[in-house]
Amino acid sequence: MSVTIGSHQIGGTAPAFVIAEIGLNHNGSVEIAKQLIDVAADAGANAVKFQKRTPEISTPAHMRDVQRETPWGTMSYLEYRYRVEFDRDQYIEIGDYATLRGLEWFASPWDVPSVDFLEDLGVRAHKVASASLTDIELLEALRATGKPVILSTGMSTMEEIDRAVAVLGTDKLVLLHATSTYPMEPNEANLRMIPVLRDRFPGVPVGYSGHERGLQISLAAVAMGAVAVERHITLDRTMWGSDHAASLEPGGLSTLVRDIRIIEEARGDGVKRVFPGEEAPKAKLRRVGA
Ligand SMILES: C=C(OP(=O)(O)O)C(=O)O
Repeated sequence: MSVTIGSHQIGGTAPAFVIAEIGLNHNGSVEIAKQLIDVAADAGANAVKFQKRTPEISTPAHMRDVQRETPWGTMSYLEYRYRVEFDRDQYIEIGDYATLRGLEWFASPWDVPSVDFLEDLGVRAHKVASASLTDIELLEALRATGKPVILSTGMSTMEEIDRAVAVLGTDKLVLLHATSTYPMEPNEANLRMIPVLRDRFPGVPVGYSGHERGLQISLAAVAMGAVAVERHITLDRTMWGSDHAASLEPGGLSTLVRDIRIIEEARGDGVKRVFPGEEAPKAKLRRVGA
């Protein structure tokens, strides 16, 4: 089964859907967001993704007053959350720019008003961050939109995933295996969860959302059949902000997309055949009658 987002199929025999997660790596700047959209388009990614919050709802109570050093001075975590949110006009500007560059764009809403905000902008899909997988009110609001939903499964138990899938339904659902450590070490990748999720939710396309350094683990996920890959992107890994270090820079994203396409071609169809290119070596090397 596959899920359609705009002109893209996710799942079945379609090429892996590559999502460049801008998240908050624009640091509140529309100009940086546009540069990151350029990076995603130039690399051949299929979509860019943002994170949309209503800070007074989505910021956990115990985090709100925590003081934080930021490029804009010392401020509470709540103030920082406001500082990096885009308003409606800014979303229209970056959404239009993504469309102009041939990319799908969508976001992970972190609370119900953010679902309404994104719906009003006419997004074609929604993403659920791993942190929101147990937010049943949010999942119900997303189900009610009737749009495709991409659900990340980091920091979750299988029972929690079962509950989330039951709320969202399976007809327009894409699951992403994820481990929510930043950056993620290889021993926590557990890529064998990709076939496990595929078997547990038959017909639901399963992809991978990565927070590791480098490319190997995301590429291995594609070799294991991931139908979508999401990676954070940044202009520069040393920029200020919590997600930059576990993000790909422009060259890394280009290499990722290039190598994903090579791996997809190399996976083949599993039907044993003698390829035309093998005929000459066969004639030369195989003893007749052996
Ligand atoms: C944090 C997010 O996703 P993930 O859990 O896949 O990293 C997100 O989509 O905002």
